[in-house]
Amino acid sequence: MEAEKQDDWVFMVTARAPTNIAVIKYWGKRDQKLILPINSSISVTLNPHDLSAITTVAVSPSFKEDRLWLNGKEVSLQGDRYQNCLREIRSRATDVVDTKSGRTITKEDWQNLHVHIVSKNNFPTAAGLASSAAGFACLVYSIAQLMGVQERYKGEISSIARVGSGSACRSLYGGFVEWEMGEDDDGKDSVATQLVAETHWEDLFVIIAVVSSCQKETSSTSGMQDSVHTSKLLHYRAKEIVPKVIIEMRKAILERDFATFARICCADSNQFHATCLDTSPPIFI
Ligand SMILES: Nc1ncnc2c1ncn2[C@@H]1O[C@H](COP(=O)(O)OP(=O)(O)OP(=O)(O)O)[C@@H](O)[C@H]1O
Ligand SMILES: C[C@@](O)(CCOP(=O)(O)OP(=O)(O)O)CC(=O)O
Repeated sequence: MEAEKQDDWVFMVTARAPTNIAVIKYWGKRDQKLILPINSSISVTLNPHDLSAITTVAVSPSFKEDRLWLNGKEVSLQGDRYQNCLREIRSRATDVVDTKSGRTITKEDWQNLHVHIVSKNNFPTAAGLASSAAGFACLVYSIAQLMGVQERYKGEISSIARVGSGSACRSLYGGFVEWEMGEDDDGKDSVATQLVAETHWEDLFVIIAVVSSCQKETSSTSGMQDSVHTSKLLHYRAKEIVPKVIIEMRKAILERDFATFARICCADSNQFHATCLDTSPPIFI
């Protein structure tokens, strides 16, 4: 009985993370396991009150395994992406004091405790609206908060979200965000940084028209790898075009130059669609 009582506690954290829309697109990986891209990208983070994921993560000695419920249904956490995120966060856990109960959960305790994660998206999942970006950013952020993870270098938590889904690293910050592709093999320098805060361009509004909430035929993950293997245009874009337009886009954002911003954004989106058509077999998005 006494042992049962000692196990009878739960400690939890809730977080909300918005989705983001790329204005210079990420498409293609140079390392699939670490999710390292072939080009840098820039996105705008939406207002968390519009399109977002809300995640509650709880820990208790009575939990026998890590579990996830997504939009009311239990889903497997066994996939590499979830396992890689959990492992990276656990390895950075620190001593945490639950201020309500005064209980300390030590760095060592976290290695044996299990989490239950409940998440809900307030917009269609896996339908092309970057649910994986909001979902993994939220999951990583909330577990990192729970386990008292402190960044040892700027963007470290974004690099953990990145191993869940590339675009998720950009959802850790508001405003305009750049995901630098980086050069290191271990991905340490492939992190997101905020270019400007959400207050920088307050009269810029994003209108999202949901034309279909059905699950997509081609996932971004498999589609972009097909492009890497078959589209020469994609490699030309990544090497020759993106490095230049990233500089122009940063400037347009800093100067709130809407005409230039819109021109580059539309051209990049069209070019992304062109690489999809240049893929074999072609991807129709
Ligand atoms: N709130 C969430 N919590 C945890 N995982 C999530 C969450 N939302 C989505 N996911 C994961 O992301 C997957 C969907 O990612 P996918 O890339 O297929 O679609 P998308 O991100 O909505 O679309 P796109 O990448 O084209 O914008 C889900 O199957 C699930 O594994
Ligand atoms: C077209 C995109 O939205 C593709 C996003 O792809 P994901 O980030 O969903 O892919 P994975 O890293 O394999 O999870 C462009 C972008 O957001 O930059």
